[in-house]
Amino acid sequence: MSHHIVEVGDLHYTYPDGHSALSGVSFRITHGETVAVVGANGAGKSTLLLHLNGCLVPQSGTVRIGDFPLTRKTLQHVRRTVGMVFQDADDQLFMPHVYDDVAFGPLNLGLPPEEVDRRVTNALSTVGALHLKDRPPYRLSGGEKRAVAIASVLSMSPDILVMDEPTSNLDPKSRRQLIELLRTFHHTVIVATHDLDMVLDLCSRIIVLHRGTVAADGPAREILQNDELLDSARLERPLRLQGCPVCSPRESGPRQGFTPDGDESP
Ligand SMILES: Nc1ncnc2c1ncn2[C@@H]1O[C@H](COP(=O)(O)OP(=O)(O)OP(=O)(O)O)[C@@H](O)[C@H]1O
Repeated sequence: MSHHIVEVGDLHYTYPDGHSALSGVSFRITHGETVAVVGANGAGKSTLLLHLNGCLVPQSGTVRIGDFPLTRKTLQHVRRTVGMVFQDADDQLFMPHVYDDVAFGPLNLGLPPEEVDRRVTNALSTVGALHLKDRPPYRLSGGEKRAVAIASVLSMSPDILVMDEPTSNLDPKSRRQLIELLRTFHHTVIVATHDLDMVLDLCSRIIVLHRGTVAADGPAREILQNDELLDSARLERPLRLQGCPVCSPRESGPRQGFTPDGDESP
């Protein structure tokens, strides 16, 4: 499944005002991995994620999505492969009604109306937001907007799901539902987050960004117990690894999904 590989090589990015946000980031994510990108505020997580679906194009270095290097020419293909949930749901929702926002992508793919309707209904049901379908997105609460933004990506059936702070603004039940949903997604998932308890639940691997560089890249459990590393990246152990007597017994562990090929994911 090389077409689901995400490969970033020596990626640099400097914003137009001269601020350097990424200074030589490299990693390779294979099909079916669930990877967290963590780091302090301003570490470069969003800037990195914006490169993964071509919202930003490399100034220096490479981004490869499956068989294609990301260039202006391959943008359309990359955006069809990578579904991106933005940090701010308002960046994603622009239609007069929720239904139209979730239908927008499938309609653009040229799918027949019945298939579009099926996808919209499925995606909204999956995030528990079907009851919002006739509401204007700008009148929704922050959590409702986020659920709809996620549905608008799921309706495209992406092979690679990239999410920037997916649990922010979600109430505990919606957060739990999202984690359960992501555990059943059998392709590649990349999440940038400060929610390290979610990481512990969901991700087998963590990439730690620090001031635009990769400070660590390895198994989630190892990284989440490395206090020195966490401290240097301004992070803290998730509550469940702090010896919390209330939450420790509920510990479950990262997603153990199966790829469509039947291989167990790492
Ligand atoms: N449009 C911009 N113009 C100039 N600098 C920017 C811009 N967007 C981000 N930056 C800077 O780039 C750096 C990386 O920002 P980025 O948003 O990628 O960090 P982050 O890790 O996602 O942070 P957070 O956890 O706060 O969301 C920061 O120092 C930020 O100030």
